[in-house]
Amino acid sequence: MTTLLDVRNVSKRFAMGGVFGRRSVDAVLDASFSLHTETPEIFTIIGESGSGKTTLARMILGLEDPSAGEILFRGQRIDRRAPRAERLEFMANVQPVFQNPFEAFNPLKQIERYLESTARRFLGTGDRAVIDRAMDEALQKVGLSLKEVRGRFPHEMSGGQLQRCAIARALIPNPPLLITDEPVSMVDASLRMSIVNLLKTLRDELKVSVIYITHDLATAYYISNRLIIMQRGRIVEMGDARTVLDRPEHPYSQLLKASVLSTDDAGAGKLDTDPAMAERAVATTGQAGRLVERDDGRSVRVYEEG
Ligand SMILES: Nc1ncnc2c1ncn2[C@@H]1O[C@H](COP(=O)(O)OP(=O)(O)OP(=O)(O)O)[C@@H](O)[C@H]1O
Repeated sequence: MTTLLDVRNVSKRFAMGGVFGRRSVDAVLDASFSLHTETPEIFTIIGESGSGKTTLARMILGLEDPSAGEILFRGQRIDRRAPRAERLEFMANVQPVFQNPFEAFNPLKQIERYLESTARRFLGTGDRAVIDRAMDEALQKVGLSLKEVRGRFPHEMSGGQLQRCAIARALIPNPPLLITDEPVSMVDASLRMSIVNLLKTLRDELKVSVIYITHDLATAYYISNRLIIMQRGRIVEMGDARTVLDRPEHPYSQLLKASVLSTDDAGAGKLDTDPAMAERAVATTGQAGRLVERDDGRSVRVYEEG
């Protein structure tokens, strides 16, 4: 199998504070996983706020350098300081979709201007007809068309439609990999599933791999092939999404699953998570341990012989 993306023992430490009282934050600690070209998949990164998801994504996008380890895309090290042509080629292959489509688009600029500048940049042409065709094709892939979008400003669209436009923009260079950071959390609940289903279609029909960053276990369960669960910078559990989420093994994964509010529990007034479970999860925070592979293919971080 050919490796599309190889994250090898990657860590990121941020220095904080001034000359006095210098502190550091280990946003990501020794993360490793890989995606393969032949098996496009939705690979999910789950974790609570501050667990290091966005930092990991930013390193994969080449926006942040790892403090240790390396990330390879198609065997080439991702390098922020690579020559411009190399950077552009990488950027065409690994495209981001951010959380808030209303922030991604300037309210005073027509949406098609964004699509147009992306097309000009990555297709290397100023030919109107070619650009229009590329924009329309990308919009069709997300269930829209250039006719529907032409002349419209961001506020004239719903959050769901605008997120579709952001995804269309990302698809213009035909990337094999999309990095989507909480792509549905700012979209109205009623429109969320249509975006989630769109990611599925991109995987199944266009063979695009998607790194899906979320703290929503329900959508993760629904669309992911594999996932990693991160706790304070460390991967604590990794494997097939259903295997892990049906029976999470790490205390933090168990706590995440138990914290999902079910209507049955809410109806019965049971809104607290089991304090013993929360205590077990807290006890593992910040501990190194080691990842151990289980018979069912998942890896779990253990702290004693496991
Ligand atoms: N540029 C930075 N400088 C200093 N610390 C940072 C920086 N970026 C992230 N951090 C810290 O690294 C840790 C991980 O942050 P990160 O944003 O990656 O987490 P996250 O899981 O994506 O959280 P969220 O879901 O809230 O976006 C946090 O403690 C954060 O404060």
